[in-house]
Amino acid sequence: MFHVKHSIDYLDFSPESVAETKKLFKDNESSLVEYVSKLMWWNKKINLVSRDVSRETLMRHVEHSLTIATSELYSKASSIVDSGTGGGLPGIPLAIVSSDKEMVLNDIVSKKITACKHMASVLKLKNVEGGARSVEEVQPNEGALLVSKHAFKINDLYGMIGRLPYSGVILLKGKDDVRQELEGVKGSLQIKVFDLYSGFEDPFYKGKALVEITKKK
Ligand SMILES: C[S@@+](CC[C@H](N)C(=O)[O-])C[C@H]1O[C@@H](n2cnc3c(N)ncnc32)[C@H](O)[C@@H]1O
Repeated sequence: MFHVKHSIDYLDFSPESVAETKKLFKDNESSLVEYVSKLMWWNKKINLVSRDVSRETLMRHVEHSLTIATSELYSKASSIVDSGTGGGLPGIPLAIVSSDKEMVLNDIVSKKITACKHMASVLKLKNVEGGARSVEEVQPNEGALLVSKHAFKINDLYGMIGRLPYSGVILLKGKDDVRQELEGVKGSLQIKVFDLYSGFEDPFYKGKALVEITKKK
């Protein structure tokens, strides 16, 4: 049963946010391309993204990751935790475009964090830390923002982080999954679901959403 105590708004991802995402991508293109090269290198050794993924598709994943940087919740936070980061998505692209923010990359699989730390060091990113543990064991700074791409269902995630002092959560996930995933979530959440396809009008974004979650005051 969906708890009526949550509020959920479905919104378009605005043309301004699309333009901002594309500008961030363009302004940082050489570092982002270098990241993708390193990710492809590591992916031959350990499974970080699907086996035969092309460079072009990975660049789309990078652009997708950067949509988070247009959010007001993101701009207000100085410390970001990317949990379930895998090969560093969205955390490494975000660290590249936001050198003023501390980025903590977290994954339960330690070899993925080893790869992420190596990529961050080759890219000379001074704002990246990595921790191999489950999301509920991460100790965030007060007011940190948790971000994640295709790693958790909302109810599973809130079961693990509900008591931790995050200012909010931004998830990249399927637009149609949100309502069902609120089942069993304790407390009252305020949720905004931004339809990325409405903004980009590109088949890559079909069904994909940026989901902003905060606790109701
Ligand atoms: C589908 S992958 C997504 C990886 C990356 N975010 C991306 O978009 O390419 C999900 C990741 O979540 C990690 N994961 C699963 N459960 C976790 C947990 N409890 N805490 C931290 N990471 C977890 C997995 O090891 C995996 O790397």
